[in-house]
Amino acid sequence: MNEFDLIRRYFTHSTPAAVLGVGDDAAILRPTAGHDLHVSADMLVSGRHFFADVEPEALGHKALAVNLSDMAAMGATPRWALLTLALPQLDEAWVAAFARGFFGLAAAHGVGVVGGDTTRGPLTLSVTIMGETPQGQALRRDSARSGDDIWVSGQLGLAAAALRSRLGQLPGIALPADCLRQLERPQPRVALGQQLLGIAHAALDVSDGFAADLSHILQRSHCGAEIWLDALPTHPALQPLRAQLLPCIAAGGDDYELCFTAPPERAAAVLAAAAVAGVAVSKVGRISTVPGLRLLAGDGSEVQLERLGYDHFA
Ligand SMILES: Nc1ncnc2c1ncn2[C@@H]1O[C@H](COP(=O)(O)OP(=O)(O)O)[C@@H](O)[C@H]1O
Ligand SMILES: Cc1ncc(C[n+]2csc(CCOP(=O)(O)OP(=O)(O)O)c2C)c(N)n1
Ligand SMILES: [Mg+2]
Repeated sequence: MNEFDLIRRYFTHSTPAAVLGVGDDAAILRPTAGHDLHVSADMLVSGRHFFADVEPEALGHKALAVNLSDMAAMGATPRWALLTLALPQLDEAWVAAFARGFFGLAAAHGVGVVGGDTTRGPLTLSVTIMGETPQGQALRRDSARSGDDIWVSGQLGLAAAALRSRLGQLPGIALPADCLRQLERPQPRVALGQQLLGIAHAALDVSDGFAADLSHILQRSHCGAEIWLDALPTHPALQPLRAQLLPCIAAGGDDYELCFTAPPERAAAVLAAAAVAGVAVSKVGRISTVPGLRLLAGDGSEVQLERLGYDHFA
């Protein structure tokens, strides 16, 4: 099998939503009239974003999931993706499983894989994703307003706990299987993002860590926030370990949940949107005019974390 057999066999699927998909020098796409086009890229590097021995099907899922999560964060409907791969060797069983995970999730979200690139090299996966929102409707990072409630979807800290456990940093702690599942197969909150259009003021997805990512909203919206640490949602089985796992919950990363702000009078609309999307949401703090992020313990005292989130170069 050569490079082109590999592409034809595993990476060429029909793409009815594209004018022209895989097989030419470029794909041809026709965005929906009256919509804005969203484009985002995220890369996964072996040893940095995943362990080299991870199940290839899970890796295929995650490579697309983290990109779908960026579309979810904008409230966009994901439509097309490009898949760029560097593979150390041609291991057909590995590629077949990877493609199953990737294209399975793509099909579930109606995303057409319209192209990419394949080369030999250190195992690296890069996805470019494109999606749409009705013109001017997108959820951005720069639109939070003083007085907004701060919400987060799902549960935080599971993936970070699974990572630390795998690294031997949580001796004597048996984690629920949901933690490893969250690390390896995150579920992007695409439906929630779409439901929040017209309700949320600002949004982003939590990839580096809740505190670090919320700080991006604060910077771009020129405001501050207080967060009630006890309100940050996590897995029931991790509740007794909350104090020990606070760095995972508040700043761990790999959550791929949505953090968003909305005016208090839209709280019922937020809960209704979450119910339609089938995702739990928790109110965890408030946007204020006082600059900076204040993390508050149950007794109202301010907590300082050693790190707010993951940083590739820190
Ligand atoms: N090498 C790059 N060249 C141009 N823009 C980049 C590059 N790396 C990141 N960006 C941009 O910087 C912003 C922040 O990136 P990042 O923190 O990776 O966002 P996210 O967490 O949503 O993936 C995004 O708008 C992204 O497109
Ligand atoms: C083997 C391994 N080491 C470390 C991590 C933790 N980790 C790596 S990158 C990252 C943050 C998210 O990655 P990034 O490239 O910053 O994604 P983006 O914010 O651009 O979406 C985390 C928490 C991991 N998942 N796997
Ligand atoms: Mg990125």
